[in-house]
Amino acid sequence: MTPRHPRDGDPLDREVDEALALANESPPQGPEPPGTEPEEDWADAALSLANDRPAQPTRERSPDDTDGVREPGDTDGIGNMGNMGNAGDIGGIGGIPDTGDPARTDWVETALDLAREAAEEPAAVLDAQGHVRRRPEVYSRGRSSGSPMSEGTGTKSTRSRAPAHQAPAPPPKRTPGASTPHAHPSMNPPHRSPTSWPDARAIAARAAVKEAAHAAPVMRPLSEVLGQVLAAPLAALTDLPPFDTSAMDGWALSGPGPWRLPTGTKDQDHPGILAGHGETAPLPDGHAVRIATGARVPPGATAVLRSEYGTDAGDGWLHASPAHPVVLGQDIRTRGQECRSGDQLLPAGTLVTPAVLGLAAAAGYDELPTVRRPRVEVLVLGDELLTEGLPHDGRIRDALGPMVGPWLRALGAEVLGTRRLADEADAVYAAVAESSADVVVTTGGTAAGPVDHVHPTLRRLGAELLVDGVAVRPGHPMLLARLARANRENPANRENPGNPESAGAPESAEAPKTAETPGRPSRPARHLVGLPGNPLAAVSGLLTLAEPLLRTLTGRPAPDPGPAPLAEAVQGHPRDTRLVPVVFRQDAAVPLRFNGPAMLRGIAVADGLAVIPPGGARRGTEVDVLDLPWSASATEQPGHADQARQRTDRATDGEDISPQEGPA
Ligand SMILES: Nc1nc2c(c(=O)[nH]1)N[C@H]1C(S)=C(S)[C@@H](COP(=O)(O)OP(=O)(O)OC[C@H]3O[C@@H](n4cnc5c(N)ncnc54)[C@H](O)[C@@H]3O)O[C@H]1N2
Ligand code: MOO
Repeated sequence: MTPRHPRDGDPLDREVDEALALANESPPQGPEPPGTEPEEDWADAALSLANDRPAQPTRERSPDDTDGVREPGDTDGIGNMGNMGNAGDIGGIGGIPDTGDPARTDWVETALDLAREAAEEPAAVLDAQGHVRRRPEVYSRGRSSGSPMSEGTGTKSTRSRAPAHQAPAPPPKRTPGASTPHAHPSMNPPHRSPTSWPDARAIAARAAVKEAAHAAPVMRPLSEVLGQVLAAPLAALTDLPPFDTSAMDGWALSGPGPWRLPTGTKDQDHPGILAGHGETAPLPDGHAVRIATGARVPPGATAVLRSEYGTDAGDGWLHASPAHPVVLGQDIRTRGQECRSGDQLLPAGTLVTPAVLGLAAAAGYDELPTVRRPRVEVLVLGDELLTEGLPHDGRIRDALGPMVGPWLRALGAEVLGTRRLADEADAVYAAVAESSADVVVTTGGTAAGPVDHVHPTLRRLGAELLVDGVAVRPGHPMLLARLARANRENPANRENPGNPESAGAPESAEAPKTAETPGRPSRPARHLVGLPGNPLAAVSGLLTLAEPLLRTLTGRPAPDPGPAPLAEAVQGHPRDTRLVPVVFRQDAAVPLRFNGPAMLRGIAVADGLAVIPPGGARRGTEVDVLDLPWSASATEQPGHADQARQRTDRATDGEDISPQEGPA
């Protein structure tokens, strides 16, 4: 559903995005298109444009290179691109050789896109530190000599390179909503000014505080509460151990030795006291009796002698080995050593791990009070999506349907289901309006394209947009909205009559409103998280908005991302935070290369997402690394990266996890 209409975003954003994508995406696989150079050159050329540094051409181009095939270096091609504003159509015009390789075409398009933007607008450049500089001169549409990606000879025909000493220009002022008007009547209004990434997370964490407070705890059997959160402190229902027990197989002793063994039976035939039996007869002073680990120690016993430290000579007497003199109380676990009945073992808010289940059982629990899991419904938007088989006819596999539900479950949600919806306004509207979920998570359709129905739906529902775009890459169109809970009985909750977009809405669709009725107790709201369609952008939305929102609703403690030094420099966005998949190696975070917005290859092997501040981060800079919900550290409290590092060292040995490439 990416718009096929003139771009309306900030040109600086577009150029920087593309440059970053190029810097980090993999070289495309597949056959070389005719007349092209090795793929590194394409990236280099495009990056040169973005960074305003000369590319390293791999072959000389003569000024009269008129082979008619537009190549990434052909500036004349740029002049022939037809509708320069129509980025969506660019791949289909201008004589790009059809290689049959979509990846390759992408690269061509992107490089040309950069060149086109440079030609059209006062573009920005990144300096070596990743800071933005306004480029004083830009590509012309005219033909240049030499490698068009390099500094050529023409005055206006080549990109001039900003001198290294040039002071960075102040970032361009952004007026909310002041971008170029949309050319297509069906397109959505532009995003308001994006929320900063830290603010977006804070807003998401606070958004459902009231709903969380309203949710009553649920008692559930131990077998059903793994991964949930304790709604109340766990107090011991018993002493632990509940009675004095033997810590070893051996003999229970009373007083100093030697000790008389039970008479009438040979000691080796005497089973002694076994675990799982009630109280036994008192042990008189100077006597010993065989005892098993975990068995209840008889009254009067003063120590336990391990079987390997004592000798039964067969004469009815037990002797301790001289090397192991008996100490009072040895190898007896006394009652209440671990806790007394009523002691608080764990606070409310503890994540129920397997170990917590074990402790709760030991402490006498059959069921636990847990925070009610928020019910989440996933709505996957996009007519282009296939649920099986290989991509064909411009359609691609739905990567988010299989991913988002399990991801949300790992964050503690109860996922009611994942529905795939057609790109139809009414279908999206009805699905959101009628959902009984506490949180609706949509994928795709967040942008301003003609079939991007999330914003219009929210307007029809009178939703309150808490976050409408975040200054983060990838994922900037993500959003968070508050919706009133669907109330079929209340006609006042019908669609907003003043909203022209409500016209034509299905009669049956209830339209909850967020406005609270005076004098009535407010009902808990629902929330909608709109994840962008690009798969890594959706992951960014999961970690930026869904995780904090669900953390509040599930009562989980805030994760402690903790810093890790970057193994390599990472290029930054000039204004926005970047989230970059990383693996831990030798305690450092190694950025992964496949981190483009449409790529999952990096995140699939990642230990976490490094938070790269605007402007980028040098090698060795300590950056926060967000845990993934299934990482070992994420299930511990407070979670942290040490385990993840160790786990990754094991898990990635021998695997091809290419570190990020490209300039930083
Ligand atoms: N004019 C502008 N266009 C776009 C902007 C912008 O700022 N101005 N931002 C771009 C960015 S960044 C993103 S991210 C996307 C977000 O768009 P949507 O949320 O509306 O997502 P779609 O257009 O539906 O899809 C985008 C992309 O992702 C693919 N996709 C969608 N769903 C899935 C899925 N379930 N599995 C796999 N792939 C999916 C879809 O085919 C598109 O390729 O908007 C940009 N446009
Ligand atoms: O840059 Mo978009 O937000 O692909 O992710």
